[in-house]
Amino acid sequence: MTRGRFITLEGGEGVGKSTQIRALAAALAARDIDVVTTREPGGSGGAEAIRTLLMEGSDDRWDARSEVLLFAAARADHVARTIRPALARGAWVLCDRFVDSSRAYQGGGGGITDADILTLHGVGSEGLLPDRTFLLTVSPAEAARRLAARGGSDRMGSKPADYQARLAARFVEMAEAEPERWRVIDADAPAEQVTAAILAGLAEWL
Ligand SMILES: Nc1ncnc2c1ncn2[C@@H]1O[C@H](COP(=O)(O)OP(=O)(O)OP(=O)(O)O)[C@@H](O)[C@H]1O
Ligand SMILES: Cc1cn([C@H]2C[C@H](O)[C@@H](COP(=O)(O)O)O2)c(=O)[nH]c1=O
Repeated sequence: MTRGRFITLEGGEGVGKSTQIRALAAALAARDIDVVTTREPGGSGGAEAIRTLLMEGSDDRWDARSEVLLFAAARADHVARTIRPALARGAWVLCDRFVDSSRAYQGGGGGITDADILTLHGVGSEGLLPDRTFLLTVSPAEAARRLAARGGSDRMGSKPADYQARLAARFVEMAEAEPERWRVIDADAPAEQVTAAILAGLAEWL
């Protein structure tokens, strides 16, 4: 069976994931590749409805256990209705965040174990993992500048500084633990350079 490629972009808030997904989609489409762009939480009807529950309200609206279940439920719908059908027809799926965000935020930040998050992912999404994951990193000063430019943080971005520090560290740990899948990209660079670095990380399939 033909199967496309499943590519995810990860990192903290405002590091440039959406900007890069748009640029990558254009670069791949120019190579006549069938591209689907999507995001989490969201990317399907049910998952977008859950996104509203997750993104609105105060930072303590949900405790870590309720939150990780909502993210897993949204992901299950997204995988079943958007991602798997696209991969099955041979499309490349570019996804802004995936299960690694749960591992970093609800795991590193919220204290849910990695084993529990991966068990939920097994039940909800049959353990689907990306073929390649790019971790976009920016310096704290540049992150603050970009967040200010776009008008501030969402509910998750309003979590305390120690939560943010733990989730950032977890992203780096995951990238180091699985170097075949992950590529770490210096996203402080101008957007065009970041796009070129990501495309270089896909060169084996282009
Ligand atoms: N390489 C770059 N250099 C300078 N500014 C950038 C760069 N990439 C993105 N930006 C700007 O930074 C801001 C955040 O970018 P973007 O929305 O792509 O980030 P994001 O990672 O998708 O954010 P979030 O996940 O929190 O929604 C935007 O104003 C965007 O124009
Ligand atoms: C998938 C996923 C996301 N989050 C958090 C990370 C961000 O703060 C928001 C999503 O906002 P974005 O602007 O669309 O990137 O949700 C999370 O905590 N856990 C997850 O699994």
